[in-house]
Formats: sequence, C-alpha cells, structure tokens
Amino acid sequence: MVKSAVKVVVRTRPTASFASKNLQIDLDQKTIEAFIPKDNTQGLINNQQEHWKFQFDEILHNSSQEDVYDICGREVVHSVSEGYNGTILAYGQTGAGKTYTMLGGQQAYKFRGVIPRAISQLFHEVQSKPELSYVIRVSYAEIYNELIYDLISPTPPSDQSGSIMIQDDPKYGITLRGLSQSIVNTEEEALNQLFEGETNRTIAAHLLNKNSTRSHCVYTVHLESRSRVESSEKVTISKLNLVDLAGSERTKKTGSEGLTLTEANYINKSLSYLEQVVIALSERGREHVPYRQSKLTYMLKDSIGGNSKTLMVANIWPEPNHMEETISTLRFATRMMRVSNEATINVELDPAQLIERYKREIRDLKQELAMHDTLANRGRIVYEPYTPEQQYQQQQIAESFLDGDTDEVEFDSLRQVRELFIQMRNIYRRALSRLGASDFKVRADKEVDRSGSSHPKEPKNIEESDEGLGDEENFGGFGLGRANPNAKPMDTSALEPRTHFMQAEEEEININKSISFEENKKKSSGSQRKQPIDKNQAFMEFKNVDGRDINNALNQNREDHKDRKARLKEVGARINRIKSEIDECKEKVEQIRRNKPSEEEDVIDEEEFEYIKRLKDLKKVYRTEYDQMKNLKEEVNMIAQSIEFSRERLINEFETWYERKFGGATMALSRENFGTLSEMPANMEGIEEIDDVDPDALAFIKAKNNVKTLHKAKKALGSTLKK
Ligand SMILES: Nc1ncnc2c1ncn2[C@@H]1O[C@H](COP(=O)(O)OP(=O)(O)OP(=O)(O)O)[C@@H](O)[C@H]1O
Repeated sequence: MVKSAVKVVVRTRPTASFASKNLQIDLDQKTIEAFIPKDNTQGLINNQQEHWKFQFDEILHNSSQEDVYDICGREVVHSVSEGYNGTILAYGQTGAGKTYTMLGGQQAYKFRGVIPRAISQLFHEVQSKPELSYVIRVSYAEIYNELIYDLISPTPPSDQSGSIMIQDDPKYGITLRGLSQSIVNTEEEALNQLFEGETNRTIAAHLLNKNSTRSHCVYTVHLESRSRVESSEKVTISKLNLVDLAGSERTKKTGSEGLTLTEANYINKSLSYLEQVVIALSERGREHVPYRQSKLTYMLKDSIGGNSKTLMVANIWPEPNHMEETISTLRFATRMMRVSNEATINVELDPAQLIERYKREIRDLKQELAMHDTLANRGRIVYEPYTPEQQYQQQQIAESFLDGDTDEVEFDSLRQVRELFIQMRNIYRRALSRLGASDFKVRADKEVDRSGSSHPKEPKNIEESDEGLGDEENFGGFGLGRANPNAKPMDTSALEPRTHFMQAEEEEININKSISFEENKKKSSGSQRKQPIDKNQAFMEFKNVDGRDINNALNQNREDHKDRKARLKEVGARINRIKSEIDECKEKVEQIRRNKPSEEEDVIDEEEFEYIKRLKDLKKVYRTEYDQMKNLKEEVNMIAQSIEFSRERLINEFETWYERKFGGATMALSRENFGTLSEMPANMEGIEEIDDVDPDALAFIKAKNNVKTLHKAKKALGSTLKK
C-alpha cells in the first residue's frame, strides 16, 4: 500500500493581461502570492484579507502541453500500468483551460492534451510488457444536472434516462452500473471512443467561454492484466480516471440565464459538495465524509481519499478581473493537498482460471506419479476402485507371500495395502475351511450369532459336511473312506436364494470340496472323479460361491454400464435440442443480414445483437454438454472393456474350477447369461462440432461500427488530431 497526498499542480492560462499587481509566481519555490487591495467602499472597519501565499507541488506557467503531460500525466499513468488506480483531474473556473489541459487544442497534433497522451503512453507501456496479457476497456461518463449519461453508448445522451447508478463495491471500489465499457485493442480504438464521446458532451456558449463544457466528464481506462509466464489466474485490475470538471462560475459574470443558469447552479452546487468532501478529508479526526451528497463526489470517492494515486491540475486565469475565482481555486487546491490517499495494487484471483490451474496441476501430478512409478518399477498406480483384474493380481501377490515364495511385498498405495488384506482374509477363510467342516461350522455359527440370526445352521446335504464323506484313510483315494449312513446325493436346492452367511458357508464348503478333491487327486493318481453335473447348473453354483467376487464385479459393471448409457442418451437428446436452437438462431441472423440495406451492413441492430448473444450462450452450453458427452462415452467404453475382462475371467476360472471338480467333462456351457453391450445411442453420432467464435469480438465490432457512423459527423475534429 502506498500512502500519499493528492498531488496538486497549478497551471496558468496564457494571457496578454497578466495580473502582475495581484499575482507573484515563484517557479523555483513553487509558490504563488496573491494580493487584493481592500475594498474601501466596505467602510473603515474592514477585516477583508489582502494577502495570500500558496505553495504547490508544481506550478506550470506558460508551459507547453508536452511539459504539462510530463509533470502531470507520466507518473500516474505509469502507476496504472503497474496495477494502481490513478486519477488526473482538472479543476478551475470556467474558461481557465481545463478542457484545453485534458483534451487539448484542436489546431495541431502537438496541442493534444493529457487524455490522448495518457492513452498513447498506456498502450506503449502495455506493449513493452510482453510477459503480461492485457484487456483494456474504456468508458466515458458525463454528469449533467445531477444525472449520469453514457457518452459512448450507441444511444445518444439525449435519449438516455441518465439513470446510471454508482455502486461502492467492497472489492472493486466505485463502479458505475449501466455504463458501457468498450474493449479497445489499440491506441486508435481508444481514441475513437474518446472523440465519439466528445461529440456527445454538453457544450454551451456564454460570455467567458464560447465552448464552455456544462458537465463533469470522466473518461476511464480499465486495465486487466494477467501473466503469460506465471499463474494466469492472478488478475491485476487497475483504472485511470481522467476527469474534466465543469467550471465554477459566477452567473452574473457569465451572463447565464435560462438553461445555462440552471446548469450553472447544478455545477456550482456539486463543486461546493466537492469542496465539503475535501474539507472533511483534510481535517484530522473527521469520521464522516459526505461523499454521497452528489454524483460527482460519490463517483470520485476512490480518487479523493481512497485507493488511487491522484493528481489535480488547478487551472487559473491570471487576469485582474478573475482574481476572486483565482484565489478561490488556489484555496481549494491547497486543501486538496492535505487529502491523503492509500493506493494498493489490486490483485484478484480469477475463479475460472483457478479451476483450470487445479485441473492442470492434478493432471501434471498424475503424470509425475506415473513417472515415479515407472522409475521405481512399480507399475502404474490407479486411483479408481480395483478392477477384478487388479483384485486377482493382489490375490496372487498374497498367495505368493503366504506360500513364502516372496518375502517382501512392495506397496504403491494405501489402497493396495487394503486390497491385499482383503485377499489375505479370503485365503485365511479358505484355509480355515481346510481344518474341517466342524471347525468351520463353529466359526460360521459364530458369524451367524454375530449377525443376530437365531437360526442354527444345519448342513443341507451330505456334501456340506466332511462327516458325510467319511474319514480318509492314510493311503486311500477319493471314496475309500467310510461312508456316513446318512449320505445322499447332492441336493440342488443349494442353488436357491440364500442368505449371506449361508452363501459364505456354502462357498467354503465348496472350496473345501474342491480342495479335498485336489488332495485326493494328488494322493491317488488315476482316482475316480465326481460325476459331472450339468455345466450350466455348475456355472450357476460357481457364480454364487467361488466366482462370487468376479460375478459381483461383473454385475456392478453391468449396472454402471446401463446407468452411463442412459445418461449418455439424455445428454445426446439435450445436445440435439441445443443444436436445433443454434441452427434457428443462425438462420435468424442470416435473415436479418440479408434484409439489411448495403450501407448498413456493418451496423448491428438490437435484434441482431440479441440473436448473436443468444447464439453465443447456446454455444457455451453446447460446448459443456459436448464435453460431458465425450467423458460419458469414454466411461462407457472403459466399463465395457471391464465387463469383457470380468466375463473372460469368470469363464476361465469356472473352467478351471469345473475341471478340478469334475475332471475332463466337456459339457457345453451356455452363454446365455452373458448380455451383449448395446451400441451407443444412435442420435449421438450425428452431432457435429461447432467452430468457436470469439464472442467478445461481436460486442466489440458493434462498438466499432457505431464509432464509424458517428465519426462521419465529427471528421473535422478528428482529422486535425490524427494528422
Ligand atoms: N494553456 C493554454 N494555451 C492556449 N490556449 C488555452 C490554454 N488554456 C486555455 N486556452 C484557451 O482558452 C479557452 C477556454 O479554455 P477551456 O475551454 O479549456 O476552458 P475550461 O476551463 O474548460 O472552461 P469551461 O469550464 O467553461 O468548460 C479555449 O479557447 C482554449 O483554447
């Protein structure tokens, strides 16, 4: 934050009849002494002040426009390009040279004033910083008879209601709601706006100035800059207010009457409110500053006593008959020097850019992680839930570790640790079941108790209990044990819907069976195998027990696939609707353009503008929906692949399981359980991509075209300055 007083520079209007008896200017000391002899007609006791001495930051006497700019403009404008707010305002009596100072004389290019020079400097500064990207906007407001008008709006001020509102935004400071801001890309474009506004200013002739400006005018350049090299979500926002105030006047002197008199009253009133604000700010300890008393003071709230680097040019007309006004101006200027401002560089974070940055960071970090994994030979780390394929891998790692084939397991994430533990538990449960059905039964009963179920578990058939199979003899093969008297063939009711624990029990019993079978197979080569059951029936059993995890994953994937496809269809329908609307809008714009007379083909009217705006909005929505559709399509494809993989694995594991359980039985497995993946919704494929059109350019073209039209009327003024 930079704390600084408002800088005040006094400029004298050149005159042949300089009030040398009344004014002494010391350019080195930067002082002005003023003398007004006592008015003897006021009687002998007369306290009238006769002598004043003022000191200023700078005095410009008979100075060229260039010198004026170097002293008054250069530093403030530079600060604006650095991100501070800046204000240059011209104050003084009517005819003292405020407009000449700010806009300049029209005789030649070298007489141009502070505003065109400031525009030129700003664009040069901006161009000298290629590391920054800038957005520059200009606005031009006029306060006339306590109403605010937009001088660069396509609607002329005479047709405006003057209802532009001033807002005091805690973040952005004083802003004007309803005032247009035009993007300008070049110095010439900014000048076009300035000259266009000039043609709209309220000017009237009176005795002291045949071109007296009857309003306060504020031309503002708004700057937004982002770094091209560092984070672009940081936006520096600054503005340069260039203010040409209306002149204070004594109506008798100016011979004002009628409308000019009304104007003069408004002008004098607002200038006196400005004085009150300046007095309040220059007095220590004054808490209330009456900014809101007038449009002018409210509008200048940031500039006077706020967040801005401010310079005031006090214009005086140093002729004997203007001494009263001169002293009044110099007193006001002295008070202004006591006003202290606190300027800060205004940096904001652009939320849209911030999200983009986070997205980029996440993508980069993922890439970084993938690289680290590759370097550490850890394979690719994924962040999505484990696929059946990955679960199977972890199962193999767990088995290898438990078998002692591996002593160390490398982990790449907590997720992997968790999955490995799950696999260990599964293996443990299978191992438990090896201890025999009675041991397992105790454990299963415990589980049932824990679940709160009161139904004790009864073996459903002989195969659910090891007892039913008889004790194996040490050397005996399958079927050589003593048969349980209650033994009976396998009951297929095991395939009916079961509770979770019943399923768990069956799973382990079945595992047990297959393990027993494996062991028997080892013990007795060429031993008998179980009679194969119908393969489809066996597959049903496998899906519910040994292959349950894969099957669950498969089912889950199918659900997801169905869900995404439904969503894809909805998005597709929405996109097609938007596309039709876009086509309609395009057609409307074409139609309007076709019906335009050729001399107006560059001009965009209200209706066309509305359609163009609608088109722009629709394209935005289209783009979002299209992106969503692309993502969904990718998801659908990924899930489809996962389904394929789970399906393959389920079949392969089942084949192994079946082979292990029933030997080389070659009954065909019906594939009717496996659904096929339907194609993408048909209406998705006909959607075409729409070219991006820069929407800002449209509003900009409109503003430029309006300038073109208006410039025809003011060619004379413009041509002099452009030469
Ligand atoms: N420094 C100067 N050099 C040459 N001419 C000047 C200078 N200052 C003012 N003038 C001339 O004096 C006349 C009045 O100046 P100007 O219109 O700038 O006054 P003003 O303060 O803006 O008056 P008002 O408040 O009535 O609009 C103009 O013709 C202008 O060209």
